[in-house]
Amino acid sequence: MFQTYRRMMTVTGSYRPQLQTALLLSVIASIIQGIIFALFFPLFSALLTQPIDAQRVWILLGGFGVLVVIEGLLRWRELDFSWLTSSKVAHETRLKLAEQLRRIPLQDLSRRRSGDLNVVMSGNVSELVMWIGSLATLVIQTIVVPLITFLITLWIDWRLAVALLVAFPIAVPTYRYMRSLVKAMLRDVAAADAETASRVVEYAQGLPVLRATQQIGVRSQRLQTTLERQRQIQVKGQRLGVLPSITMATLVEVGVVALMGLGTLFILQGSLSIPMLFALLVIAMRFTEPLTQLIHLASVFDLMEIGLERIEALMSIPALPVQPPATQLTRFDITFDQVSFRYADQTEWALQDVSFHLPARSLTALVGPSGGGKTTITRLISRFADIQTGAIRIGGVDIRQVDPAALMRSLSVVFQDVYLFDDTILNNIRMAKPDATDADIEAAARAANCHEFITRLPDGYETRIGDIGGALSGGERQRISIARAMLKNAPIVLLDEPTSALDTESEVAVQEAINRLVVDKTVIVIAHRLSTVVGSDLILVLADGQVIEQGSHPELLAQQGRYASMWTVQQQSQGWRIAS
Ligand SMILES: Nc1ncnc2c1ncn2[C@@H]1O[C@H](COP(=O)(O)OP(=O)(O)OP(=O)(O)O)[C@@H](O)[C@H]1O
Repeated sequence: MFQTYRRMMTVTGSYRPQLQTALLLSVIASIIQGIIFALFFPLFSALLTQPIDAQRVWILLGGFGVLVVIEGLLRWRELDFSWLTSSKVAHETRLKLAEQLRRIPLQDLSRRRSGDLNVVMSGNVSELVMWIGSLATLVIQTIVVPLITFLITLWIDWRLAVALLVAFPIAVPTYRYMRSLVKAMLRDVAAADAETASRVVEYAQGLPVLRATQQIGVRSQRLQTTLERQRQIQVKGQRLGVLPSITMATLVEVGVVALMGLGTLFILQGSLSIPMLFALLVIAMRFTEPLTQLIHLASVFDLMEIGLERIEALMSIPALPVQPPATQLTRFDITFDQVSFRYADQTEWALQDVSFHLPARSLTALVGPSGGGKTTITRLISRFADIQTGAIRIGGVDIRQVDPAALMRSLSVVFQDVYLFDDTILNNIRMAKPDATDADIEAAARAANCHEFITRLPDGYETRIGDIGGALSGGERQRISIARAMLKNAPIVLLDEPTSALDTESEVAVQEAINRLVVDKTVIVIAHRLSTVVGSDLILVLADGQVIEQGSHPELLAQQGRYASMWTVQQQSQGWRIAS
C-alpha cells in the first residue's frame, strides 16, 4: 500500500508539496480525533462516580467541543486542498500523457487501440486522481485514529489494549488473502473495460463499411459477446468485491463481543471498574469502525493501482532517441543506405538492404506489387519507427540525429486517408502552420483548388467538419489535405498517389493542386498507375522489401525487366478498357 502511495506521489509531479500539506493536516486532525475518543475514559469515570463531579464533567465536555471544532476546521481545509489539487493533478497527468503520445514512435501508438488509449487518458486518470486526495487522508484516518486510541488504552490498562487486538490474528491474514482475490478480479474488470471501449470505437468507426459489406451481424455479434463478457466479469467482481468487507465486519464484531466478555470477566474479578468498561466499548467501536472502512478503501487502492499500472505502461514507452548533437536540416536530398527494417513483433523484414539516393527537388515514384514496401519507405522517412540496420539521411544527416520537431517541419504528407478534425475548415487547414493568417489559408486553399467548394459550404471557411459529416467527397478531403501541405510549404513532400480512387473531374482538380504543391520540393510519390510516373526523375521498383530496379521510365523500359512487363500489362489493360 505504501508502495502504491509512493508511485502515486511520483505521478502527482509538481503538486507533491500541496498533497503532503493536505496529508499533514489530516494527520493532525486524526490525532485530535484520537484524543477526543480517549476523553471518554475520564468522562465516564466522572459520570459514573457518586457523587458526580459536575465541574469536571463540564470541563471535559467543553474540551470535547473545542477539539471537535478544531478537527472539523482542519478536515475542511484539508479536503478543500486535496480536491482542488487532485483536479489539477488530473489535468497535469493528462497533459503528460498527451505529450508522451506525441513523443513515442507512431509504431507503438498504432499497435494500441484507440478505445484502450481513451480508457487510460480519461478513466484511469480520473480513478487515480479522484482518490488521490481523499484516499490518502482516509488511510491516515483509519491508521492514525485506531493507533492513538490503542496507545491511550494501553496507557490506561494494558490488558484492555491487548483485548482490542483480539481479532487481529485472524483478520490480518484473511484480509490479505481477500485483497489478492479482489485485485485479480479488478485487473480482469479493467481489461474487460478496455476491450469493450476498443470494440465500441471499432464498431462505430467501421459502421459504414459494415453496412456496405453486410457484415454488421458478425461484428455486432462480436461486440455483443464482448459486452456480455464485461457484464459477467462485473457481476463476478461485484459479488467478490463485497466479500472482504462483510467478512471483516463480522470479524470485527466478534472482536467486540470478545472484548465485552473479557471486560465482564475483569469486572467480576474486581480488577476493572464499570465506567472503564463503558468507555472501552465506545472506544472499541471507534477503533474497529475505521478498520472495516479500510477494507473498502483497500479495493479502491487496488483499482487505483491498476489504473497506475496502465498509466505507467504508457509512460514507459521510450521516446525515439535523438543522438547528439541534435541537428537542424539545411539540405533536403534523401539517402537510404543499406536500410533493413522489420515491424515490431514481426519476423519478416519489411525492407531489406535498401539503398538509393534522391537528389533535392527531384520527383521519385515508388512502384511495385502490394506489400512490396512502398508505404514503409515513406513511414520511415517520417521516423514512424527506427530501423534495425543501415541509415536514413536527409541532407547528409542521419534522421536519428535530427531534432524531431525539425524533421516534422521538413515534411508534408498527403495520403489517401485524410483525417479531418471536428473543427472548422479554416482550423483544419491552419493546423499545418498555427501562426498562418486567414489570408494565408485562403491563398493555400485557392492553390489547392479548395476555395470554390469551401465557399459553397453553408458557413464557408467557418463550416465545422462535424456539421457536414460525410458531405465532403474523397477528392475534396484530399484537396484540404493538399491545402495543409501548401500552407506548411515543407521542402519534402510524401504522397500516396492520391488520385487513384477519384473520378476524372476530381482527379484533374487534385492533380492540378499537386502540381502546384510539388514545385521545387523533394517529392516521393507512391504510384499505383504507371501512367502517372512517366515523367518522374527516378522510379524505384519495390518487391518483397527490396529495390529490384531503379532508373527513369525510358531506362527501365530499356532494361526489359519487371517494370517493363508491368508497363506492358497496364498498357494492355488500358487498351481493353478503351476498346470495350
Ligand atoms: N504496421 C505494420 N505492422 C506489421 N507489418 C506491417 C505493417 N505495415 C506493413 N507491414 C508489412 O510490411 C510489408 C511492406 O508493407 P507496405 O505497406 O510497406 O507495402 P506497400 O508496397 O506499401 O503495399 P500497398 O501497395 O499494398 O500499400 C508487408 O509485408 C506488410 O505486411
